[in-house]
Amino acid sequence: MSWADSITESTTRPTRRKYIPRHRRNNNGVTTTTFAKTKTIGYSTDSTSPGYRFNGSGYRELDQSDRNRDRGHGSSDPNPTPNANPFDIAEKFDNLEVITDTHVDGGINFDAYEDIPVETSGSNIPPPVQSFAEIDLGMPLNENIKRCKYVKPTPVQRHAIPIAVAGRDLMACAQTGSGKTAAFCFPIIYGLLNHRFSRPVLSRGVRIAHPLALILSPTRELSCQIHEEAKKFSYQTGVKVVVAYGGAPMSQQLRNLEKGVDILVATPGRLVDMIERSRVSLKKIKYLALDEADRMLDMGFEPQIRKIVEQMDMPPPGARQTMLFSATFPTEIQRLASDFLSNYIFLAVGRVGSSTDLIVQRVEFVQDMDKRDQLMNLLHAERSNGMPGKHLLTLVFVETKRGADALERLLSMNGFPATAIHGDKVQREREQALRSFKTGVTPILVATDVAARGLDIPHVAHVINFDLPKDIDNYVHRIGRTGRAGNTGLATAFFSDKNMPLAKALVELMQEAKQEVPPWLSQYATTSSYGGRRAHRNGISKFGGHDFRNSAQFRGGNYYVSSSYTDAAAVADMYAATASSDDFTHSNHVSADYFGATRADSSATTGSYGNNLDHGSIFASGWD
Ligand SMILES: Nc1ncnc2c1ncn2[C@@H]1O[C@H](COP(=O)(O)OP(=O)(O)OP(=O)(O)O)[C@@H](O)[C@H]1O
Repeated sequence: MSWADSITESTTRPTRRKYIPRHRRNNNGVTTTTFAKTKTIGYSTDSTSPGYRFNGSGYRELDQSDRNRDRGHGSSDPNPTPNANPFDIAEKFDNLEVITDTHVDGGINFDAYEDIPVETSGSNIPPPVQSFAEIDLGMPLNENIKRCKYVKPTPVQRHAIPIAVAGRDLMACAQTGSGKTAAFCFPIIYGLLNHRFSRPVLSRGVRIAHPLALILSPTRELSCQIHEEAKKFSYQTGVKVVVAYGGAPMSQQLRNLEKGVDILVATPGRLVDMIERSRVSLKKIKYLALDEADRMLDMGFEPQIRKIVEQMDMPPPGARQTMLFSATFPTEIQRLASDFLSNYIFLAVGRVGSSTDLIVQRVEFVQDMDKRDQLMNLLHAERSNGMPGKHLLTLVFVETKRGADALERLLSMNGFPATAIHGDKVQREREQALRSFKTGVTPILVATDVAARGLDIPHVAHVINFDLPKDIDNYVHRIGRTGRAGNTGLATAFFSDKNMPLAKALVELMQEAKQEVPPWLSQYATTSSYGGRRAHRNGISKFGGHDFRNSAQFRGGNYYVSSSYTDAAAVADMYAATASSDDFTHSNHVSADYFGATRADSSATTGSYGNNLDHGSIFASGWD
């Protein structure tokens, strides 16, 4: 019997603890207060302010018809608020207690951005910029950048935005939490301001949506997050953003599409469904962005993406602009991805697939049977060493869905309020789990790989790999849920005999991120022949950190490689200026679902290391 099976079902939940956002804490020691709901936070959200739209020679004030387009359209909310302001997040923190803590936000580490190598390759590469003003994205977008309190572009934005604004195809790789979402959203919105907005086409009584831009992401919750971000960035521009994902009623999503859509954010399965029902046409697509692009082109998923990109009515490479983004980009996937691109520029900020120095990585040797005790020890030690009133979030990754439920129960029974998210939970439960975690009601989230990629949850201070993934790239994405946007984070991994195959890749990753590698792990690495997926894919023990076109068979083309280093002082300024703003930059609407993969093998229930894996990868049979 696995430990997961040995845990009793009955659980008494401890009293709910509440998380207090930074902007509602006062700075004088630790106090507890209850706040009434406020309408707006931080800066003017005046819905009567005019807004602007590009009309060919400059920006004009939005008229009523433009504004009507902004009225709640595109929201997954079945009853969207008219003229909803995406920057108004007051409700997110309703009824929270305020626990003040002067030290909670002190973890910003500017030094981590010094000397980060940047590699660009391709022909005629537009130079990077130092500021948003240098790119001149236009008044409406600049206003929204200010509202987000983005003072300076992050390193990936400094390089990627000028490339994309110049109309070039791009394959970009940058570390987790480094601002890739804005790096592809800003150029798309900027480009759309110069186009006529899209109207649905009526055919045999049915309205067919014709989006101008398509952003694909692998999971429902990530699509929702990108949708919320894109709505903020396009606020009062007239650009309309709609989301479509599986697991939610299609009827409401279709109604939103019928009202007009410029940017469609979608998961692939739902999109294919809508195209096949002739409710969406990709004929007018000018911009295509794939977030988590390596996952989208991973084994099992590639055919779906090829179907959307190559076999529907989407314009071919060259006639559309294509941007691929991820923190990891194995060579094989780069090769596949190049089919979708035309004369593209490759950009790597930091080594491809590297983890950020902002995350302190620890690896402990723990046999499977001892993991529960070790987790308890860790959490107890954290609680007793922690500062009073410090309510930071902890994300615990496990391998199986059953293991996630069992661990949630164990933690709750032992006085650690926890919730779990995995592919066997229905949408409402997953949505509730994420909300409860984000708001700090349950500051521990036990998750399978459904939560490994892309999710931008503020205040995740610790990621614990209770079960390590089999793939080093997954490890990079998992630990990347902490240490985001200049904040530091901690990642602890429990390494057991089973994880031998990962040892080599793990040691290389840790060394590259200047982490302390335990001698026993180095020992394992030298005896292990297999270095994890990345080394395996590349056929070399050193991580592939480059444009695959620079390999021997591609050399001699008309592209070149240049390297530069980011201006650490500029980046430090940026984060200093935005240090207190991240409550404005996150989506409140994160709901959970995961593509069919997570349910494909859900009938197996063999415990922590059984078959009920939840990694939505090669076992996938379908998409959301
Ligand atoms: N220029 C900026 N200034 C300040 N904060 C920024 C800036 N750009 C992005 N951010 C913030 O940084 C955080 C991380 O951004 P984002 O989620 O886009 O990262 P990512 O690179 O896509 O991460 P992942 O690889 O995990 O998907 C977000 O909270 C975002 O609002």
